[in-house]
Amino acid sequence: MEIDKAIRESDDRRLKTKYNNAIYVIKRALALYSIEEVAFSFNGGKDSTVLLHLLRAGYFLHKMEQKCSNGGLTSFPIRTIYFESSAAFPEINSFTYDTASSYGLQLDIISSDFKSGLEKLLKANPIRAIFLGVRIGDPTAVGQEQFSPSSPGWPPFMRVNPILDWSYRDVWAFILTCKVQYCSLYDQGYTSIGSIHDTVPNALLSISDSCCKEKFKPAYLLSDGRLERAGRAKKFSSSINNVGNGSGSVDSHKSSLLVASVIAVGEEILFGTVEDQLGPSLRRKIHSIGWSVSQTVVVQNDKDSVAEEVERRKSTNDMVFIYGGVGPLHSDVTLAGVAKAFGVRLAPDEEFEEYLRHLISDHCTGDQNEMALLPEGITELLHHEKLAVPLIKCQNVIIFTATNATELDKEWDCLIELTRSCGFLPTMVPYVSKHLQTNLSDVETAQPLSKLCLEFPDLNIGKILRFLDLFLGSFLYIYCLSSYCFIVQNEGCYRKSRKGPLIISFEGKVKEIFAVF
Ligand SMILES: Cc1cc2nc3c(=O)[nH]c(=O)nc-3n(C[C@H](O)[C@H](O)[C@H](O)COP(=O)(O)O)c2cc1C
Ligand SMILES: Nc1ncnc2c1ncn2[C@@H]1O[C@H](COP(=O)(O)OP(=O)(O)OP(=O)(O)O)[C@@H](O)[C@H]1O
Ligand SMILES: [Mg+2]
Repeated sequence: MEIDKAIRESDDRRLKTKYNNAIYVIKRALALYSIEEVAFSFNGGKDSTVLLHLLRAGYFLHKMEQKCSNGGLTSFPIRTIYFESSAAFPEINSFTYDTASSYGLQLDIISSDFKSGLEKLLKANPIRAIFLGVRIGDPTAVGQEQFSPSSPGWPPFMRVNPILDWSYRDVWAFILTCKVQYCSLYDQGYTSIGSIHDTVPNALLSISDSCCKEKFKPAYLLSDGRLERAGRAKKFSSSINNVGNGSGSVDSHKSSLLVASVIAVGEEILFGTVEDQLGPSLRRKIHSIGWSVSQTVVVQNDKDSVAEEVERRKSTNDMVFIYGGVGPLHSDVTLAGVAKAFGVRLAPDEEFEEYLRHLISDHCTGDQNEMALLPEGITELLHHEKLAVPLIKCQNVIIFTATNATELDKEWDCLIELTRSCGFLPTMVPYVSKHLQTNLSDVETAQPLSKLCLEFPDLNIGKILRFLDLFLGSFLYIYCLSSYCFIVQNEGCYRKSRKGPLIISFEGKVKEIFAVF
């Protein structure tokens, strides 16, 4: 069979591994289900085109193993279903029909939506498993395995995803190595194809030519496969601009307050055996861009502890910053904890692996593959030329890989620079502070301070957040709620010693309040 031969003759070891794994899944599925019980969901897209050829090869190899093949593949008896839509590109339709006739596919054309179409199909046929060209990174792949039962509310069948772990690059390596036909749209800059209403060529493949019509390079030249959906209109607002807890995006907060919390992972910090250099510096940095830090916690190197803390913080904060516990050691559980907090699994990220390969180079032991596992479907890599490894952002959680203050400075500066172009960490109105020094006692100070709050009728004392005995003395934060917008006033009083003067510091964002001092 020509596909099998092309792969065996290729010297692309990665492609061989991917191919062998996919063929293994197909053969197991064909051993589990009879040929009448399986179907192939084909739509002319690149992923389902790859799957078509894998299925033909897998079916042939399965037959060979059963010793009932005459040595060639004359027919392909797997029922093929195509959900046709009036919004499909004509090129997709014609490629689907032409391919079906070239390979003798029994094409069932379904005109209703996926769910009711499948309900009807399954009522009329004994289908128990459907092959799909879903890949990790597709929005619909989240939570799926190579064998995944259909979701609740859908008719019961097994979704079989033989190319789930294939990357964009793997798909094109297969198509080009095996020299199989693909839909012509992929030569016109389309990299992932939905409907005519939501798909345009990928701007990253644009060849600027001021005088003529815009031209595009072919899809296989897209260097960063993670951007394959850049030509697809987003159904949800971009996660890049969406920090926070679902209660609102940065935009809705812009005029008000953004709150972050900091999580440090590491027993050495928790037990005080190592001084935490990063925490105080990070909190100062967050504060310096006008954000408020609501909480800072230290957790042990334990996946569940990290997950619990991240889960709690991500829903009550606009952004969560986490550091420590990132690397190849058994105690490096931060990414696993973040994945668990979001209810997703860790999946290999080819691009991150590439960075690690450059970084580790000769010292490669295979561990870099473990390190390249990132939370599936929610991870964005934030690249900056000054960083050897990109920053990792999982929705509103940013993971720093820094191990000391200098590295953190660098990562932070890059993050702020990137923010200017992407806006995911907006710089807020900075805090303004005033300090008063008094020799009055605590008791004498308490009353005028309370009066001061009363004198501003539009301010309510929300809650006293913290009353801590720090090394400097007592520190009091008061959150005030204005009737117009939510502002923060940090009113701190501290002593350098029990005997010395009391320093009262007022901090906030509304300048008028400071006019009284
Ligand atoms: C054969 C087949 C089976 C599907 N099974 C499920 C399913 O079990 N659960 C589900 O939520 N969606 C299922 N879907 C829908 C897909 O997850 C997804 O919504 C669909 O491919 C549309 O993708 P798009 O929005 O990118 O066009 C299925 C689709 C097809 C074609
Ligand atoms: N209209 C459809 N009819 C039949 N199967 C479909 C349809 N839409 C999606 N599928 C199934 O879902 C899989 C994933 O769809 P997806 O759009 O991600 O991939 P693709 O269309 O093969 O490639 P591309 O990402 O380039 O569009 C397809 O490979 C196919 O198995
Ligand atoms: Mg598609």
